[in-house]
Amino acid sequence: MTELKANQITDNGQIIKEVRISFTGHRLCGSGRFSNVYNCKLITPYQKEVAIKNVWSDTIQKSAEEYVEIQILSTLYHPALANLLFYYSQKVEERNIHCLVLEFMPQEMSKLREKGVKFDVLDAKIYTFQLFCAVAYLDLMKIAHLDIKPQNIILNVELGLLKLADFGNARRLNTSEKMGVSYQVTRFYRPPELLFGSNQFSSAIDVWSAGCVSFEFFANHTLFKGKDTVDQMNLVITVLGYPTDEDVRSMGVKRPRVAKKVARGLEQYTSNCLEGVVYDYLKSIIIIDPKKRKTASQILKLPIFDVIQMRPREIRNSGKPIPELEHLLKMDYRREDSSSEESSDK
Ligand SMILES: Nc1ncnc2c1ncn2[C@@H]1O[C@H](COP(=O)(O)OP(=O)(O)OP(=O)(O)O)[C@@H](O)[C@H]1O
Repeated sequence: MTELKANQITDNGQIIKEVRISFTGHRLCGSGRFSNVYNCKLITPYQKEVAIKNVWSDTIQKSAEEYVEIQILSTLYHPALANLLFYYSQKVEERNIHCLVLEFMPQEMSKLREKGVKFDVLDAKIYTFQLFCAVAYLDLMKIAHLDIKPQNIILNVELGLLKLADFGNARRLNTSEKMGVSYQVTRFYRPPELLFGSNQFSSAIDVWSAGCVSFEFFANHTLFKGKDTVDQMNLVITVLGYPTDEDVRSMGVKRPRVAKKVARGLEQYTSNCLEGVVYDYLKSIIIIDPKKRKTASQILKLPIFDVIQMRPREIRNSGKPIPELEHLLKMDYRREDSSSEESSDK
């Protein structure tokens, strides 16, 4: 059992108080370029299965409080996010590391896809709904995630629940910072405005990425699998056509230097493999002009998600009804709202 002092985030980040925490287990469940993530069992101050993410990039120069991922996560709380519960810093082998105690989910979308797991349409709809609840909440909080991709989508397949993880690239939208945004967002999920060189952040970036991720839930393959940036641009143009003058102005970019093509359209490009209602949904997202893309809260009202409200609730492949998800539309969750969940975990 490990025991130490940590900072607990309460009252939606308004109050950070020092507490003693203890946990057992240390199973590596994921890793990134500058992080290892462990699955542990929190014992005190309450019992809960957690993920502890140890990060070591920038940690010498920046205290935990100056670390952007901790700063941003401290201000957020929503059931469709891997919420930050506590954080602390440690010295390990001469390295200063920051440790984020996060809500845990047992599966990761990309690993399931690698194993050949196929999602059925009902599950694709319920996971997509939760992903867009997360994006709508971030939009409201003026935060852009900027790295929505299957590696950052964690799931509890048994319960049909999804959380968005990894706020390591997230940015506040109301800052004037502009630099280096073009190479944000992993290539397959990078929207046209970034591919064509825009340096502006907007919530529409996350909407595009979440749309591409959701396509993988529905079709079980990647929508735009470009070999490099130019190939990625070409794939987008194959489907949507060469950007119009209005698109170029709206994106704030120069005319892209790629071959002009006539749009094939999403249905033809994807061999008409999806239901009409899914194409209607995708076509409100897969749009070159970021200002014409629907916002996440508009997307949540589309007919594709009628199934979430339907009673009796539809039965998933597991034989259980789909989970109660309407409460995720509530956008003013408080950390205190989770106290019943914490006690039920005991
Ligand atoms: N809360 C969590 N619950 C379960 N698994 C998690 C959780 N957070 C992260 N993971 C797992 O750990 C992996 C790495 O975590 P994360 O993406 O946050 O690290 P990172 O260093 O920011 O990664 P990258 O270098 O790819 O940006 C994830 O892909 C996921 O598999």
